[in-house]
Amino acid sequence: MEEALMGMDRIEHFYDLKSSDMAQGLVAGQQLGSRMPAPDCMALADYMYKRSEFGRAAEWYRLALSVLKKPQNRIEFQFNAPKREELENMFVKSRLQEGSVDNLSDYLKELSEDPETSLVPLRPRKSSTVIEQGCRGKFPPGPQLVCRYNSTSTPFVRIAPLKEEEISRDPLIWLYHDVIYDSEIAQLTNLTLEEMTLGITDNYTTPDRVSRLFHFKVTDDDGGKLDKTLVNRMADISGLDVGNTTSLARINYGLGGYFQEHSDYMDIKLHPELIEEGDRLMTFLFYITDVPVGGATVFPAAKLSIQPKKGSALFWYNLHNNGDPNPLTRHAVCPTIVGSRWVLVKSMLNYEQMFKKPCYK
Ligand SMILES: O=C(O)CCC(=O)C(=O)O
Ligand SMILES: [Fe+2]
Repeated sequence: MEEALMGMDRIEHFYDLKSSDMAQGLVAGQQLGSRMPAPDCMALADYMYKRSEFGRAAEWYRLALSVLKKPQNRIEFQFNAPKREELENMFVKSRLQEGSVDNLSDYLKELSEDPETSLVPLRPRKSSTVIEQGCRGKFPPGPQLVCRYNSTSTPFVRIAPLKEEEISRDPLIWLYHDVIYDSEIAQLTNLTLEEMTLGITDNYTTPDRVSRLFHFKVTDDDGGKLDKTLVNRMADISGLDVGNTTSLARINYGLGGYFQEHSDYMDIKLHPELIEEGDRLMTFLFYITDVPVGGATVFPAAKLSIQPKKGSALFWYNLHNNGDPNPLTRHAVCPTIVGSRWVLVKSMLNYEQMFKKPCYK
């Protein structure tokens, strides 16, 4: 429950959704089939109140009230229904936490106003981050690069040309379409939660509490036969030595699951232990599910946003030709709104490529 609330909270905040739209199932321009009943609105309001997000909590208490006034058609919601007075109290308490007792009558008036009209913020709102803008589809259109059939980069693509889409030239990023079969994907997604580990990367909620975002499983290349096939495919597509030093990760993002901004390189200057194998030169990311709403991979500094498409793969260079990290490759994953987002990720190390990509060409 806590995780679901965290996900919903993150979705509202990240995509700057109007709470009344969200309660009615209107998210990021798409009308979903479900609406939030009063107990869910209240649970979200309580969650926000506990996190001292009083303005947003007040919106949700008022929404819970308005939903409560509508005829309830599901019997369990009638039993679970929050008390009207409790919601009114919590609304006023939330407003008072940010406002002043002198304005109490105004807050009481707000209580009976239409919840579609947003409340007047009593504290200045934080401006949005570049990642949030990217997730909201606000990046300007990218450069007009080329799409082509690549039949020259490796012997493999001579018989199976790649549908290659150039995404960016700095950093170097390509998107390959239809490079993993549905039959392979069907075998891959059958992992259970018990087999996976919780991804812990984020301290978005409170500085001292680390929140959970996604589940992942890491396999060595000698893992499943299929894993090996896919790793070989990465080699065939990239022409590089995919090697077996780095692992292949399968990652699942559920409701609101996201990955904060990070780089895949570690920076050899800060990690001298990388001196033998080198830093992570490239990253290969297979999208193995469609994500109907949300879940883009964004590169905030390069102002790029890529929507997952089942069967496609994103491939980029994390390092410059001289081996220095390219900070433009820092990236993040937007919260998933609808669907279960699955990807396969593997990085390749720099010095493993010495015969494939000599002299940093
Ligand atoms: O899921 C994605 O789009 C990217 C995952 C990622 O950045 C990583 O695993 O390092
Ligand atoms: Fe990454």
